Amino acid sequence: MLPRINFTETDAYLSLSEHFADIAESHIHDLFSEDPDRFNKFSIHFEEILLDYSKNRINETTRTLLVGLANECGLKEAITAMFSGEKINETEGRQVLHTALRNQSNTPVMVDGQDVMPEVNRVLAQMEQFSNSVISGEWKGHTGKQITDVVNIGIGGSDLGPVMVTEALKSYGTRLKLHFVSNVDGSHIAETLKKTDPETTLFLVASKTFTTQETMANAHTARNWFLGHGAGQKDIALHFAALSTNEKAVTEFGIDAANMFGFWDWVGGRYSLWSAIGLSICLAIGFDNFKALLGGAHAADKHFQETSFEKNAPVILALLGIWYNNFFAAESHVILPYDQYMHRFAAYFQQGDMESNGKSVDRNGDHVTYQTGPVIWGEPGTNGQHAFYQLIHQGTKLIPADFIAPAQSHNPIGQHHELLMSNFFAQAEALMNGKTRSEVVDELVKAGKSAEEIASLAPFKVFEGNRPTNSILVKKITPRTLGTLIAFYEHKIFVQGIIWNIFSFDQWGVELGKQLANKILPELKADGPVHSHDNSTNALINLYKSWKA
Ligand SMILES: O=P(O)(O)OC[C@H]1O[C@H](O)[C@H](O)[C@@H](O)[C@@H]1O
Repeated sequence: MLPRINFTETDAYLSLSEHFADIAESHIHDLFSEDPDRFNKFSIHFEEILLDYSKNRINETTRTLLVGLANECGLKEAITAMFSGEKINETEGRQVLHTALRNQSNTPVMVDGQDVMPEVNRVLAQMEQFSNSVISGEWKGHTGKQITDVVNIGIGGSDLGPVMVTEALKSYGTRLKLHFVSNVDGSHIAETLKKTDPETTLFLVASKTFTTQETMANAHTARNWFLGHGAGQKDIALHFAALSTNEKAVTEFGIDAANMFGFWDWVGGRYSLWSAIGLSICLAIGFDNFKALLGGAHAADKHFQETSFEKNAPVILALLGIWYNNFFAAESHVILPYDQYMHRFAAYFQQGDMESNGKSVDRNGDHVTYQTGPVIWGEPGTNGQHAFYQLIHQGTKLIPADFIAPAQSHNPIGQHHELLMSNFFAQAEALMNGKTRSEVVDELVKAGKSAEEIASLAPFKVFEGNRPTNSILVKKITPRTLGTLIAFYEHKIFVQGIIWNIFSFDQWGVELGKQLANKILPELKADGPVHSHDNSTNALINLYKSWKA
């Protein structure tokens, strides 16, 4: 059982509250002037990844106190509990073992007295064999042609991870063209089917439960489309595979159990890209690259388990997040990859982080008296710069930011990468230093402005700075470095959940909307107006009914 500690009642929290008053007054650029060794003290090198967290509103005391907080909240024990297969997802009575899926050391991982590694390895071998045969063209469609297109049908954790990874690693692509259909909006599948040929398309129905409304609707539409284009029932076996924990529902749908890639209820949906849900990744980049992705994540797991908290990248990322969320009252956290291929990275962690830590009841079942998970958002640089950076630089909200960039581009064309990287370095520097009034005045004088113009313009051109950032510099985005990065962020979420005393691995909050949608669906189909809801909902439904085609 995980500890039940209200972190706001710990000694460390009290000390941090006192310490906060000092730090709140200091400016990051002064902290640099005071300490020439600041970068070394506040950065972590891990393989080909550097986490520079020196541009934060912290000093050594802050870090010591934050680490003390983690210790008082039982983080060490909680990490052991997760990796050793305790049922830390208590509200669902499940273990949390996505780390076993990438456990390349192959040490036994016990679930209810049984080592799960042989099963994990069996499914991996099945994925390897299948993806190799589809990629090589040995696997043929029902008319004897090679598969050219793969459509992954899934949503949430059965979509976001595969989309993010296949995009991030596009330059490792095999000959197969990947498509992802998630939205129940018929436009999503309709537009995808327009681009594919039923003779050469493979559908992966990706759903842990195999009951998710959106996925089942899209899977049925795909099957009808396939059968409606000259294929017979028996051909389904060559064009449909299922990635799921629910064998019964898979076979009822008509997919042969031989084409089912299984996983287990100790894999949370938003942590499932490492499981059979990653089959689309294997097809997109080849099994060896998928394995390298797992290897990178496994290396991060070992780092997380074995490194002291001061030097532990995910722990530090988590503690900084707590510092801003619970002391500086920051409401959001922005993730800014300076890598076009990583354009879905922030979207992926919107689910990863917000579905995990968007909770307001603690592990005792009591309402929390403090803030939990922040709003996660972000877009790739430099696009974000021309959209929302204004608010980060000069708005009233404190928005801690993670800047992520590769030193080597997969497309070293002209000076593009240097242009990109100059922005990456400049933004974090500008957010920290800002621009003082006297610097602004100097600039305006040089530009030949009159004293009057200077007085009226200067206030708008001042940047307070002191905006905290982490810079994550990666040598190159490879399957291994990406695997490590993802696992770092996963463990960050875990650490924060432990300190906030919440359950990070359930998601009851997504249920209510689903329940109500199921109640409303028959009302939309029935004749006549509805009266069963509030005024607003009745009026909306009735107008919809009068307008619908
Ligand atoms: O994989 P599935 O069972 O279809 O679930 C897909 C998604 O469904 C819900 O939205 C859950 O909140 C998500 O965590 C999950 O990833």
